[in-house]
Amino acid sequence: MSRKKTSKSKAGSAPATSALPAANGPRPVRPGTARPCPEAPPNGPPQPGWSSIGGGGDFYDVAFKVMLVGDSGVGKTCLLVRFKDGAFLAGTFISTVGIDFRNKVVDVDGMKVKLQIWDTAGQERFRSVTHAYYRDAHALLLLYDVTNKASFDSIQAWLTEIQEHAQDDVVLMLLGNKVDSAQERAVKREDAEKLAKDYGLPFMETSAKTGLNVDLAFTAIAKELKQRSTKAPSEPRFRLHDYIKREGRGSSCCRP
Ligand SMILES: Nc1nc2c(ncn2[C@@H]2O[C@H](COP(=O)(O)OP(=O)(O)OP(=O)(O)O)[C@@H](O)[C@H]2O)c(=O)[nH]1
Ligand SMILES: [Mg+2]
Repeated sequence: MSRKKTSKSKAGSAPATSALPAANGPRPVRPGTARPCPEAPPNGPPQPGWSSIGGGGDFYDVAFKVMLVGDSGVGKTCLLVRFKDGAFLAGTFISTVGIDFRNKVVDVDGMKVKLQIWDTAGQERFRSVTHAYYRDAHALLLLYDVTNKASFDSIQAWLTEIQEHAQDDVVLMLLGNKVDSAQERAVKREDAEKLAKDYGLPFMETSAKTGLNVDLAFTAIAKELKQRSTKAPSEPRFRLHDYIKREGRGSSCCRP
């Protein structure tokens, strides 16, 4: 397989032809046919003025687009910074404006998988901007904040939005972030497990502050996408739910 070099340019999204089923009921994560990103993702119109912090010069075999979504303040940017740089952005909360991305290449069973991770703004006023970016996403990490009940209550609305705007074979994972703040917990893990089970979503609790399950979430996504794209018959089928259940710390996942 040829090796490609990561692009430093910022990209937008291309319209896709399919969307998730319109049904509002439980939606299983379907085994599908994820398509790797082309060398230069065919993203839509560039957004002048928005900072791009993507980049990296690592070689890769296959690339995928991953999006972080969820209410403002749940920790999407912090989760990405934790995964990319191993650091935590403590202190003043600076809400993301528009959309931005970072690249990270992870090794999955000897294959270099580039994740182009798009960090969306959770604020309602940017929703129309971020909608367009769903369409060529291969995976979505849907976050809520375990210390903020409202952010959990929004999950149903986010799922509806995903059904409307994302591809029907998108890989979806539910993450309850800020699990380090045990004293302030407002969402029981069991409630999130039930929601995840109802929708057939893999689920974990994470902490961008401590790093709990952060690498695991992205690695699991990379493994799932790589498996879908290569479909090597000799390889045992990768099972996302089983993987995070086995590897997760203080976490669980749910099957329908
Ligand atoms: N205790 C704790 N605080 C966190 C964690 N993740 C994020 N935070 C804090 O939560 C606040 C919001 O984090 P962001 O990552 O900026 O939130 P966001 O989801 O990107 O918000 P928008 O950009 O507005 O959509 C910041 O003050 C972070 O320091 C975590 O895992 N634990
Ligand atoms: Mg942000």
